Amino acid sequence: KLPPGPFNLPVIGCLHMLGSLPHISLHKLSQKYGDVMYLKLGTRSTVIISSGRAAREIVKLHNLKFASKVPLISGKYFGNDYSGIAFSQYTPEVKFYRKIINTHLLSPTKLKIYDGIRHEEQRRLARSLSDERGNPVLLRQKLHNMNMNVITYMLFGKRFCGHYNNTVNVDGFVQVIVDILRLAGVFNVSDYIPGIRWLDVQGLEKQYKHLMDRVNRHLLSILQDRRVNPPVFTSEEPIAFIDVLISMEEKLSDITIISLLLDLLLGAVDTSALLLEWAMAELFRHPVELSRAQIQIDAVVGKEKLVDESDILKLPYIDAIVKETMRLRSVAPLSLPKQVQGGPIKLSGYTIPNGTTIYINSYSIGIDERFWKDPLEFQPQRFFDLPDVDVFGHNFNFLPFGTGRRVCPGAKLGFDAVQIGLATLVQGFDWKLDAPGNMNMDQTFGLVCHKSQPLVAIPVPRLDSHIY
Ligand code: HEM
Repeated sequence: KLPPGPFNLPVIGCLHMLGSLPHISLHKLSQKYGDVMYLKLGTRSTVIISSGRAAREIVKLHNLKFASKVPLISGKYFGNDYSGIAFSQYTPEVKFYRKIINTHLLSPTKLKIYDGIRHEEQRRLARSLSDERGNPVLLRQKLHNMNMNVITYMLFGKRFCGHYNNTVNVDGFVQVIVDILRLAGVFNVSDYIPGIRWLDVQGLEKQYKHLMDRVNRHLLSILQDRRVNPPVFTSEEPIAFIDVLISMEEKLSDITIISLLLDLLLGAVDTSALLLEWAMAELFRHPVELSRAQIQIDAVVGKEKLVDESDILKLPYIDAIVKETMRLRSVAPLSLPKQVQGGPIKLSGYTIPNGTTIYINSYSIGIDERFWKDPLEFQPQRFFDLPDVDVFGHNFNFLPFGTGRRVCPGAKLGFDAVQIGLATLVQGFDWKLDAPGNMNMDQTFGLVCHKSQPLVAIPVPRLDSHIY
């Protein structure tokens, strides 16, 4: 017994219904057909999960059978033949790679070691905005650079973006990362109608290949250079993650090493920057919330120093604004699809056959009115009444970082980056809009959904200049 769903056309199934914002189209369909909905995307049997209850059921009862990603064509390129983690099935190797990352890069102890670099990047951001006082600033670019520098320092022991005022990023590397994420989010018709793959009707494979040639060349040359010129380890400098990977080279091929590095760059650079941009856009539309947040920061931190990570626990308003932004502006609403493996599963009374593609729509879950009151309103205070709702995949009514075995390994780093970034922008500056009026909140779909019109705003420093 399959779950209910819309009528499937021959060959294309329901592909034509996805439109330019598939998470919203699928949400609308789920309101008609239910939280567990069956449809065909091309020839691919697909189930869409649109409620926390059903997400909980699949993770609690079928964690292992629901842990593999669908081997998409984009993943073949961007994952170098599925040799990293983000695009791969759930194999013992992937389990091992996740463990290496969790232990040697993203454990609480390791993250603590990088406090200093995060703080320095936050300061650089504040200083560069203060230098540009009174001028319109393209916020997204600065936020990308900040995130890029933090993650490249953790991965390679050096910052990639040297000057915040310089509009050219090193080798356009940020742009390549962003382009990969945009392309990885495009539904490639050949994944769903394999018979026409040779035509590459959307011209996607050509673009995947072009981007990956660049990325692989770049990462491989960093890796080779690192081998030829190994760093001198000192007690002050933390060991970069690339050196940890090199030290495991009997177990990790070069291709695996660069694929893991790429997975981490893809995960870290765009997500937090775009969330922060959405959060600022929401605050510009809700100036009362902005001034409440400012009042709280002034009361807790004062104006004699820049807010730092140790203050964040005392700033529940910032915490609530970030969560509310993640709920309403889910940046990775469908993430990469999973595939049932190891036999059929029972879900909500239906039988889902082995091999079925599964999407959890975290956008639907975030605006489910059975759990969220006035779900389309931006109301950060709602989180004061929901102290147990965390973001890390344990509360199934709120899954901004996914859930289960493939939950985002960088969730803590990403969440903290958005919190401290937001607190800095709110404490450090009053903001004017370059083009006042109704803010355009249109979004563009991708693996990471972003604001279609980048936010341009004018920072007006609120603190004495020596503080920045
Ligand atoms: C606010 C920022 C972030 C958001 C919203 C976010 C969101 C997500 C989501 C929704 C997934 C898919 C989970 C699933 O399939 O169930 C994911 C996976 C992943 N994320 Fe993040 N992420 C963020 C930050 C980061 C950071 C900072 C890193 C790395 C340092 C990272 C690395 C990854 C990786 C490697 C995966 C793939 C995991 C796997 O396939 O096993 N993410 N992320």
